[in-house]
Amino acid sequence: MSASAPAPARTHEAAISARGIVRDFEAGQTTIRVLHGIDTDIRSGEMTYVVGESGSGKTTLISIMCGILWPTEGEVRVFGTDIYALSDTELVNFRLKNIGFIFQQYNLIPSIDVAANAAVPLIAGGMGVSEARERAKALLDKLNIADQADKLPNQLSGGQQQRVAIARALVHEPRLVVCDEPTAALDARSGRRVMDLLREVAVAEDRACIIVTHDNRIFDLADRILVLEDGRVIHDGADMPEDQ
Ligand SMILES: Nc1ncnc2c1ncn2[C@@H]1O[C@H](COP(=O)(O)OP(=O)(O)OP(=O)(O)O)[C@@H](O)[C@H]1O
Repeated sequence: MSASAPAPARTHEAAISARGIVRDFEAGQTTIRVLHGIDTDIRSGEMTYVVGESGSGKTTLISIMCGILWPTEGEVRVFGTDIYALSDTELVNFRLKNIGFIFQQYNLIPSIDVAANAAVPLIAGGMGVSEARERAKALLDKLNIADQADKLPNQLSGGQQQRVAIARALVHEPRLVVCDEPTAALDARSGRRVMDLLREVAVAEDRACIIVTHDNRIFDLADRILVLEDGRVIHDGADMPEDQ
């Protein structure tokens, strides 16, 4: 490229493109519509928060966006793949390879040690146990808990267990990381540390991170905030709206 050639434009590819997302749940004889035709893109290179009052549909929306809950209507493309057009097996494999999940409950396996817990996605993807453990330990080291690698989860503090859950979500280097209330159980300092780590590992030009949160201590760390109300997006911007 010559010195005068223009630099390539920095584009934010849509990590997730959601179109016309409707979700109904059956409740006895009636049907409740929880999402009312949501159209939104989640961009690569950004940390996107989904916020809103309890019951507004946040968990339902991110579950649909990451291939664990079928929409009643609509289409979801994750890095260009129409995920609900895949077969069940293809979708499981797509999730395993491309998506890491962090939930408020750490869901660690109590009977295996920390390194094995963090290595689960690699082993599930076919990697040999010893190589998977080594890779998991490298990430545990980055998270400052390598010295806990041989312990069982219940020998760790809540914040340490959370870091193991983060290691497990990131160990296979998924392009998309989806977190539901990742800091709710943590004190302010640990919560910000978790967010720093997520940004370091999960946000890059070809990666994206979505976080559902009520935690206003971390709102300033978002690149973009979607506010849901009664199953509709009522705000989409870099900051929280003034009235929230
Ligand atoms: N499996 C289900 N069956 C019936 N109704 C459901 C089901 N899952 C969710 N809902 C309803 O859908 C609505 C949205 O729920 P959702 O969990 O997505 O909200 P949320 O914004 O994540 O809430 P919170 O902040 O309390 O976690 C709620 O009214 C909830 O009761």
